[in-house]
Amino acid sequence: MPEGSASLTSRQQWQALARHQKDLENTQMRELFRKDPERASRFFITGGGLSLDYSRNRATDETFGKLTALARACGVPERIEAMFRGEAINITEKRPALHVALRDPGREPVLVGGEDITPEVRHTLDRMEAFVQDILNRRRTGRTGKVFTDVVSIGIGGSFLGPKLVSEALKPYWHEQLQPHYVANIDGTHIAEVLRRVNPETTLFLIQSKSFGTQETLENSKIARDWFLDNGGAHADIEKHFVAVTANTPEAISFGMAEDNIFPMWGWVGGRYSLWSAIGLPVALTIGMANFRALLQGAHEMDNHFRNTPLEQNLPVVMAMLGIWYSNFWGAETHAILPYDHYLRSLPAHLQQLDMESNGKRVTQQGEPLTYHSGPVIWGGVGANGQHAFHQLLHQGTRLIPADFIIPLKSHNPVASHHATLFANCLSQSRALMAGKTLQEATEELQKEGLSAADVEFLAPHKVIPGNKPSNTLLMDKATPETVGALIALYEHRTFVQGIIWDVDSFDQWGVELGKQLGKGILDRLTGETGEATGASDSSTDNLIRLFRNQSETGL
Ligand SMILES: O=P(O)(O)OC[C@H]1O[C@](O)(CO)[C@@H](O)[C@@H]1O
Repeated sequence: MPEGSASLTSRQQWQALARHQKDLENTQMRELFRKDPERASRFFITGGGLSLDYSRNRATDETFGKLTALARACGVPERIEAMFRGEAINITEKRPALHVALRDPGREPVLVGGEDITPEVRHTLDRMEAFVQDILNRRRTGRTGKVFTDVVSIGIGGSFLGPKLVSEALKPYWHEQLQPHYVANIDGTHIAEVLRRVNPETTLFLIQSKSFGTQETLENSKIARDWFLDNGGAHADIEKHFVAVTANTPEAISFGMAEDNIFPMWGWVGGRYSLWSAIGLPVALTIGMANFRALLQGAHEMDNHFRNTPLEQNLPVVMAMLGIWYSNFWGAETHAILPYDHYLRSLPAHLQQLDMESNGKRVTQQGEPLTYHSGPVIWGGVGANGQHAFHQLLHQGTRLIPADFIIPLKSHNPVASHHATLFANCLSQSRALMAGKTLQEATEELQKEGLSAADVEFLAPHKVIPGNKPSNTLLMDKATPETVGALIALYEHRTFVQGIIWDVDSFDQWGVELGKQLGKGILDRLTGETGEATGASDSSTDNLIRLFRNQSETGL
């Protein structure tokens, strides 16, 4: 690690945790369970309609005492308050991060630059409601008077992942009328495939971009507009079929959007936290505004839990501090998100952006290089599919990978005994990760199968599963608008708390800018007259540009 500020690692609470880790190094979780029959009920908390079993962790009461002591020393309670009060916690961009205000139905003013933002939040929700009702009640139709059947949302990153996750997660609540589609990538296949499936007379396009300057979104929006015009639409009809959500109204207007068709976004909402704003419009259109408001309410319940619950019983704080424990004291480099619910299959992708864009940072808030690791690699996939793909590495690989299992108690689709089987799979995985299989158990198992002594001796080590692998189990009654809202808010706050501990700005993302800057110059070289470099380059880039330019000759 680079040299730099050592303030976090020199804290006595940090050093106490480092010593404590040494004490626990040889402790097996299955021993902790054996010695303490109450362990599961003691390490079980609820909040915002979710329950967390965190008993399967390399942790004792002492560990949690030490982790919360570190959280207090790092000012977690004060920073939580600062966020809710609207202080400029996004220090490099000098602005607040007020996604929590978007889902607060209360009347308490929240000031940004001396102005109360809550009336505009409410007004925007009311505008969304009127718009959604006009579409769903067929008062607003396409250019030929036909009812809208499809909504195509064009956006990327936070203007894509959250809405896509939620509309998939809440499929049982879909209004029959509208089919949602999402286009994000600048890969032409993405938009071509979607346009092939929809009818220009009955398709509504939502251009979703906080900045209205994102290349992928603008280029895809132009393709959609041209397709609309090439398929019978006139310029005057654009306002019937195109709506934008942006914080950059002038750019949206110069793109050709009617001002009435622009829903606002605000600088004080980060892209990856924007699902709760009008960026959630494709969700509201798909599930109806009442369900969208229920989603906000669920998130708000989690906000209340986060703000008002002591750190020891606080779901986001407990999960965040366990993440710190494994990343910084046990050397874990990744964290797996394992939803056991087909409807939540896009959760890992959304949490990847949320967490990795927020906490993938290398300097403290004051710009000092970190002397410890910040955000881990977030990855995952839906269970039980992952069991037949990557779980092998979780069980017997050489790396430590903490995992979150997420499962509803009830299914929307109680097909035969599928849900019990799915639940059994989920529990068997977390139990196997924790308990593992000893050499003695493996040996006895093989002996019972009647293998020769030589075969038993050879095979037994391959069948040993070390266990002691940590996991959390997050439960909800059912994936409803409320519980899905709470679940996403939980992870937002988990990310925030970890950023506080690491002393990074979790609300900026300067790292993604360099690629965008370089992309422009490279595009000019790929498509321009000569392909020659006008600025700094390297032989690999030059060579690959040459191959692209000569593609027809090389046949590549
Ligand atoms: O909504 P916009 O401004 O188009 O940005 C899309 C995404 O691009 C990013 O800025 C990263 O490039 C994300 O933070 C954001 O969610």
